Parts: sequence; structure tokens; C-alpha cells
Amino acid sequence: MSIPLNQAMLISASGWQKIVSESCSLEKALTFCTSDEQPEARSVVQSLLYTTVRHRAQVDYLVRKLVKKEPQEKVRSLLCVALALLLEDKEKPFTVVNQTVEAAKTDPELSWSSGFFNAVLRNFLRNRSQLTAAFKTNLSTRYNAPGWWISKIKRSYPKSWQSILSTQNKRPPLTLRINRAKTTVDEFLKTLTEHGFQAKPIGTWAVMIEPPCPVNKIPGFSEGLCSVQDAGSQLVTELLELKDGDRVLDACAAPGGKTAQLLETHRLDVTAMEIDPDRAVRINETLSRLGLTAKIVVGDASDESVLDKLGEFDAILLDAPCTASGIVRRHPDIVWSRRSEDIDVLASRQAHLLETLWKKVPQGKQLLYVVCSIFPEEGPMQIQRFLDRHPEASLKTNTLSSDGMLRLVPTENEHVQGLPINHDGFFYALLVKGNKQ
Ligand SMILES: C[S@@+](CC[C@H](N)C(=O)[O-])C[C@H]1O[C@@H](n2cnc3c(N)ncnc32)[C@H](O)[C@@H]1O
Repeated sequence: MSIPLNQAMLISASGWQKIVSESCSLEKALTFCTSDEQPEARSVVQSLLYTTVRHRAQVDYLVRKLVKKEPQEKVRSLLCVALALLLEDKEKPFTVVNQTVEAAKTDPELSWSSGFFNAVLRNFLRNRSQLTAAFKTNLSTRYNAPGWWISKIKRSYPKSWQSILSTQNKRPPLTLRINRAKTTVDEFLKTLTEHGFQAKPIGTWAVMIEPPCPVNKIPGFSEGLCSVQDAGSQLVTELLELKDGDRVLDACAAPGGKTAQLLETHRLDVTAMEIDPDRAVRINETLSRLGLTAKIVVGDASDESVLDKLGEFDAILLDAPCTASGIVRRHPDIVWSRRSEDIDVLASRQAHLLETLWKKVPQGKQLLYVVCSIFPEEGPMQIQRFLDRHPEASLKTNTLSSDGMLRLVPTENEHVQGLPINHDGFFYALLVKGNKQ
């Protein structure tokens, strides 16, 4: 390990404090408490913070049970990180206890409490089975999500809500998109095997590496032979019907994963639009590594006057801003940072984007609507309302979806013909103007 565990725990505790008391995102907390110059230390802290957020409801429950008086914020944070590490079971329990005590001793504001950590953590270890058995009696501690989130998934998916919630609380696989412009899946798998990696195909261009590893260790990554992308997110080019020479608008493009995928698939003239200038920079970074180019425009895709300056397009991709309820495996803090009111707010932004972009779709051409959400308001309900308002619009069916709407819920092993095996939650709808089927 690049830094001693006790130091990593102390740093993670400061990040955890930001997440809990300032509702800071995991990504921001990580930037706040670690530096770019120490990538290895950052990756240890990142792993500790992810572990703690994946056990958030459980560690909150344990603190309530094990500590009579609400501890000070800083004490509480280190305790949460330590309890999450014990629940994760990757380190020896007494290593975790000792390292927590060491961490407290090295911090002047915590040194008085080293005995407290020792006592609380040992108490947890003595009563572990009884305390953790209680997790199962409450849905929030069972699935590590707030009550409203669980009720929402339960109402939306009455048959599969449990499997969705438990998949959401697991670590995601490392999935790559193979760059078909430069190699093939078979060729790439061969290279991986030769370098001692375990990998398997899980979608047409999707390969999963087990166990996950830093991307700079993957052979061919820096040469652009592959990119990191969930298998569920890779279906854009299977759905949108494109040919070389087409002009495509990728309306909500940053960080450019799908822009790159479009350009790897065909010789296209792509305009990648993004409202956030900082995020737009990332499109360029994504494309440069792969040796690809697109016209990058910083602007609001729901502003007709901005769109009018861009000319005509043969196809439009709208990968709309959403609650991201489908990608909780990769961003476990989402369940805690989202509020139920966000769903309607985002659904109306999506509807506005759809309305404006639809005007730019020529007769007989397509718009592919995508969200990485599994909430019906952002998916099927959104599209049904759109179709009700637009008699000239229809859904295009395809081999992956018999009604033109593809609803992917997060799964680890579902094997439906044509779809990836292990993927996050996504929703796709392929809309066509004027061509009723
Ligand atoms: C789901 S992400 C897109 C992911 C991207 N397509 C990819 O595959 O890498 C949505 C993006 O849309 C941007 N966005 C939100 N509202 C927008 C708007 N009105 N116009 C353009 N971009 C917008 C967000 O800043 C965010 O970067």
C-alpha cells in the first residue's frame, strides 16, 4: 500500500465529513482530501470512501447502537470509516482496530479519543453477528439506501426491486469498449490473456476485466485500443442507424464517451455539444487519446437559436441529464445526494431538450433518446408523453427492442439475447419523424 492504512483512514474521515455534513459528492470530497500528485494514495482513499458510502445506512445504525452520546463530527467520521472497513471484511479485524487507534493518536484533535475507538470497535467485534443480523430487519440497512429511494424502486419494479437494489449496492465490473476502428474483440482478448489478464466478452464490443485494475495497466489503453464504458451504455451504435458521411449531433456530449463511440463506428461528421464549459474540455481529452475529432460546441441544446446556427443533421443523439439512478454501482453516493423532487425537475429538463431537438430532426430521420436512469418518469413515461404530443413521431423497433423502447435495469447475470450480460441501468428510445411503422 502506498500510504499506511491509518493515514488513509484519517484522510478518508475528512472526506467523509464533507460528504455527510456538506452534502458534497464523493468525487468532490476526494478532490478535496487528496492530491493529483499522489495517485496511489488517492486510489486507497477513494476505495475507503466508496466502501463507507456503500455501508452508509449500516454504519449510521451501528454508531447509534454502539455510542450512547452522539460523537463529535470528526470522531464520528473516523468511526464510520473504520466500521465500514470492518463490515467489508477485507482487512483483518484487529488490524482495523489498531490502525484506527493509531490514526486517532496521530491527530491532535482526536488523540484524546484513541481509547474510545478501541472500546467501540472491540465492542462491535464482540457483538458483530447480532448487530449485523439486525440489518436484515430494515430495508434501509439491508440495501444501504434511504427509504424514499427503496420505495421508489419497489413501486417502479414490483417484481425485481430486490435484485435491482442489491445489484446497485455492489462494486461495478471494469468494462471496456473495444475500439472497432483499431482492433477486434478476439484480438484484444488474446492480447489481454497474453499479458495475464482474466477477461471475457459481455456485449458486442464490451469486455469485462476481472479483477478490475487501473486503466494504465491495460495493454493498448494509451494507444486507444479500448475505453472504459459500461456495457449498457454501449448500445447507441447498435440502435441508431448511421452510415459513413452522416452529420450527427451529440447534444449532451461530455465527457465524450458516446461521441467517441460514434466516431469509432463510422466516418461521421459529429458535432458534440455541451452546456458546461469545464465538462466540454473533457470531450477533447477523450477524443485526443483515441485520435478522433469532432466539432465541440459549448452551448445549451435546449436553445433553438443556438441549434439553428449548427446547420442540418442526419441524426441526433440526446443522452440527457438525469437522476443517474441506473448507475448507482459506479456512483453509490447518488442514492444519498438525490432528493425525490429531483425526478420531476430533471424530467421537465429532458422534455424541454426533447422538444427543442425534435424540431431539428428532418423528415424520415432519427433521434435516439438515452438516460442512465431507471425511473419511469425519465424513461417510458417521458417518451409516452412525447408521443402523445407528437403524432408525427413514432418509435422504431429493432432486434433489441420490440416496442422501440429499451429498458435496462442493473443486472449482473441476466442473459437476454443480444443484450450485454452485466450492465448498469439505461433507457433508450429511438424516435423517427414522419415514418409511421
Ligand atoms: C449523461 S451526461 C452525457 C454523457 C455523455 N453522452 C457520454 O457518453 O460521455 C449529460 C451531459 O449533458 C450536459 N447537459 C445538461 N444540460 C444540457 C443542455 N441543456 N445542453 C447541452 N448539454 C447539457 C451535462 O452537463 C452532462 O455533461
